[in-house]
Amino acid sequence: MTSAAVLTSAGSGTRLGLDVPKGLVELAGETLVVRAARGLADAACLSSVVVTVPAATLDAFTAQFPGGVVPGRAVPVRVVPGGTTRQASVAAGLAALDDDVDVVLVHDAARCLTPPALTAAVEAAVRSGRRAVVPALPVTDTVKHVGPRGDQEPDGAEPVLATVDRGDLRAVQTPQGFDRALLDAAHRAGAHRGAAEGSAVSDDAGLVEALGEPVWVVPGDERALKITTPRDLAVAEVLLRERSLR
Ligand SMILES: Nc1ccn([C@@H]2O[C@H](COP(=O)(O)OP(=O)(O)OP(=O)(O)O)[C@@H](O)[C@H]2O)c(=O)n1
Ligand SMILES: C[C@](O)(CO)[C@H](O)COP(=O)(O)O
Repeated sequence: MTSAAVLTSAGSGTRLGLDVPKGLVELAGETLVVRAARGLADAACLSSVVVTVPAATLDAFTAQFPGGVVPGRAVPVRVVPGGTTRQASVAAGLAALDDDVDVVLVHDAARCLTPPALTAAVEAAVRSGRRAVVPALPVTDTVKHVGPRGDQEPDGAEPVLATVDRGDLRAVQTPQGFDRALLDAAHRAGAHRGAAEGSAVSDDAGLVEALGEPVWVVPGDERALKITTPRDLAVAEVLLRERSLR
């Protein structure tokens, strides 16, 4: 049995605001999707990677992986069309995994600077018997629960309902690791939610939680940031420069 990854890259990158899907955006001369796939390969625990991409740009993404492998690495890559939500894209990726895969890591191409050691730690935690594992960081801001914005508030202000105890909060990253049978069951049970953004889960662990199965948090890493906005891309460039100076 082996471990494999589903690398989600089927989003459009609307908030990044460029004229190509986010996975094809370059960071220091290399696309986010290739950087993310190489990071997974360098964890040295994965036998293959399934990349989910926008159907309209299947060829452009496939061309990122000449010979059907992660560039410079021997890890095989399969590029498949994703869905209209991240949840649906992951489901499409799971359907394309080889039969001998028993541990799955689900990763965002948008988190392309994730250190290989984090991927290896998540995979090892699943192999050690924890069937659903997410990396996460403590929340550092004070967090407020707000009520509905009153139409009568001309400045759009929202009323505060409560201050949440941040000591119990974690900001969750990827890769998230799962026993494959559990993740398949969770996606089957939650499939009806995946068609629309309003009902879809924002991470795979959410589907496992909905089954009532335990999910475990392990320490995340600041370098696993999600590139969402132009500012995030600029931060990623700084992180890369820092890395090359070391
Ligand atoms: N239908 C979708 C939507 C998102 N994703 C992937 O899920 C990850 C997290 O999504 P996000 O960062 O929000 O990316 P986008 O959906 O591309 O961003 P935006 O909402 O700004 O369009 C990304 O790697 C993205 O490609 C996906 O595979 N399929
Ligand atoms: C899966 C994820 O990266 C964990 O933080 C996140 O939930 C993805 O959310 P998005 O709204 O699709 O960016």
